[in-house]
Amino acid sequence: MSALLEVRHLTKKFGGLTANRDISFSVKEHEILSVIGPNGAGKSTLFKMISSFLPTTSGEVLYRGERISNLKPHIVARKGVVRTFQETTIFKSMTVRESIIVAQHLRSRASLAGYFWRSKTAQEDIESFGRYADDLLEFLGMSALAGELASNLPQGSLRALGIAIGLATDPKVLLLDEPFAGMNHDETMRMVALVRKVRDDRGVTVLLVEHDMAAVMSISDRIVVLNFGEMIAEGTPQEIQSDDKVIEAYLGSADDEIGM
Ligand SMILES: Nc1ncnc2c1ncn2[C@@H]1O[C@H](COP(=O)(O)OP(=O)(O)OP(=O)(O)O)[C@@H](O)[C@H]1O
Repeated sequence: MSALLEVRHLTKKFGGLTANRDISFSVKEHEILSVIGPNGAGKSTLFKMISSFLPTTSGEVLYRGERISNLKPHIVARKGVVRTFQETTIFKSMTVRESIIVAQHLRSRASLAGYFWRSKTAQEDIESFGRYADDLLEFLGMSALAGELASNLPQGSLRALGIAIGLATDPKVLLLDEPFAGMNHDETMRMVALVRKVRDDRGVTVLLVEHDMAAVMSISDRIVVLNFGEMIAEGTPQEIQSDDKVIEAYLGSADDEIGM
């Protein structure tokens, strides 16, 4: 597997605070890589820099060898690197199907005026967006929810809709920010299976930030560990679970194991 995404010497400073210091790692195509670390370790900041929602202080992110850091987020998304939406940003007054159609505007070929005057290109776009939404819902096992208002969805389905919206633009890399947060065991296991399916069947490379250690250990090919803004370890779940520096970062002592 070749490197699809490369994080090179990324540093982010907020005034006097260094949220990320000299972080470097690469993500291989079709890999599921998790970024973990205690609260405030710098995980979200790193994700925001990778998806270009935050400018870097120094360092760079390469996607297929091309620099994507400090571009506009929608340009990065168009290239294929997409961060999923949090539930709070989903339009609750839309149905599940409508939400996925609207999210596809990034792929639109028609101008706004074209939509207004219902140009041929706009009409073709609208039809193909509908077909794509239906295919995606079937793939995710959510067809029965297509006409449901997002506001009526239970937590697990709402989270799945967030992933569907992320997939609406057919990304090559999906960044998931705490996909299992607030879920019970069964919901987490369903979401783990869904994320695996997205990787296995659609070939999407997945990066995720997560606190749920059991889920992280079961889903990840590799794990990157941050602590106080620095990268302290990188390896397979087995390697990370027995890494003294990681155990110490989580528990303040190398005598215990990561809570699982
Ligand atoms: N916009 C900002 N301005 C100033 N400081 C910030 C900003 N965003 C994050 N920080 C600080 O940077 C550090 C890293 O924060 P970040 O949210 O990246 O950590 P995290 O590992 O994602 O934490 P958590 O697991 O609690 O979500 C924290 O000290 C945080 O207070």
